[in-house]
Amino acid sequence: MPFGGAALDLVGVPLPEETSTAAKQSDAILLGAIGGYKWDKNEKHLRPEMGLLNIRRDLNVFANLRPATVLPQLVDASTLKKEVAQGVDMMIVRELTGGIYFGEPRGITINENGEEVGFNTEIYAAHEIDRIARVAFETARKRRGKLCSVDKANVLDASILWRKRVTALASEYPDVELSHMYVDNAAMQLVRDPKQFDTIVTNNIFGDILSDEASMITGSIGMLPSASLGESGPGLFEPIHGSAPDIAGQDKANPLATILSAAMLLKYGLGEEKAAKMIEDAVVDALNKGFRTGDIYSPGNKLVGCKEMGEEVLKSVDSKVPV
Ligand SMILES: NC(=O)C1=CN([C@@H]2O[C@H](COP(=O)(O)OP(=O)(O)OC[C@H]3O[C@@H](n4cnc5c(N)ncnc54)[C@H](O)[C@@H]3O)[C@@H](O)[C@H]2O)C=CC1
Ligand SMILES: CC(C)CC(=O)C(=O)O
Ligand SMILES: [Mg+2]
Repeated sequence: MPFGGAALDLVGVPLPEETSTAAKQSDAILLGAIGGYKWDKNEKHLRPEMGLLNIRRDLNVFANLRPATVLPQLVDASTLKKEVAQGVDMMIVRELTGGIYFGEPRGITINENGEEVGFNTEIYAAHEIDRIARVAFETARKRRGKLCSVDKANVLDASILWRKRVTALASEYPDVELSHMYVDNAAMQLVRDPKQFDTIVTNNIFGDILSDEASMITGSIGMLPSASLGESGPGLFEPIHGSAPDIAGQDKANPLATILSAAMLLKYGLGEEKAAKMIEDAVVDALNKGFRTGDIYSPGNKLVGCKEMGEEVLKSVDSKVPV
């Protein structure tokens, strides 16, 4: 279904009614990254990004799971030293439908001195914090039992409430070890010693930023998939990266984040764990054979474009499908 810039060009809005209806009627949604220079100067409501925020809000997919794992094949592609990067395996649980990206009031106005001022509102209701914290505790429980809540409670009121609610819920999860960290320190700790993290829970904007940072530990933003889930209804599955307009049309983009998002769709959206594993294994196969797009290339491997990488993964999936 048309969405983002493609939809703007086709019908003049980033999230057409038919796309919204089809999404709501689906079992799960695979979403291609949106955005690009062409629409950057559009009015706010006519930007591809508004379509993205609106579809997330309409589907109420408040929990965005962003796994960041350093595959052994890609240790050399990490921006960090080998000994720091290898073995990193974390899950960032980002709140996705609240906070400063959605908070009202917002806008650009003229103040009493006649000067333009831009403003946004970081706002979280207790129930929004509780529901994302529960997802994070449950996630940590299924992983290594460690949850780090990232906020800015030394400065922001919304973060003070965030920390209070997360702390209060901890008694319901005695098997999960909860810690708290300020976001500035978290940004630093991620590149100092990423293996200290198992599950991270944080708000919309901090999760957006920290997950892009974490992607470089794994080698590239072109590697990281995500799942956006609500309490009911279809989930939304998309790479964490944007539309990479700087390399558009050059057959350079790494397709693996999107392919791995399809694997997350099968696992979290449809409960098809075997099929999901098949796709994940096919990605590993392609990497084991030495295929690398430019963003994850290291000497000794075979440099391929987006198309060839996709074809290699597909070949491997085909070889695994029982006849
Ligand atoms: N979920 C979405 O659809 C998102 C959309 N955007 C939109 O995308 C557009 C571009 O935003 P940027 O800030 O440049 O972020 P971006 O994630 O598109 O690109 C950042 C950098 O990473 C590289 N990159 C991204 N994906 C890659 C891939 N698969 N393989 C290799 N390299 C890759 C790009 O070439 C660029 O140098 C904007 O319009 C932005 O609003 C940004 C983030 C998320
Ligand atoms: C429009 C933005 C909120 C998209 C983004 O950067 C993201 O979700 O990672
Ligand atoms: Mg982002």
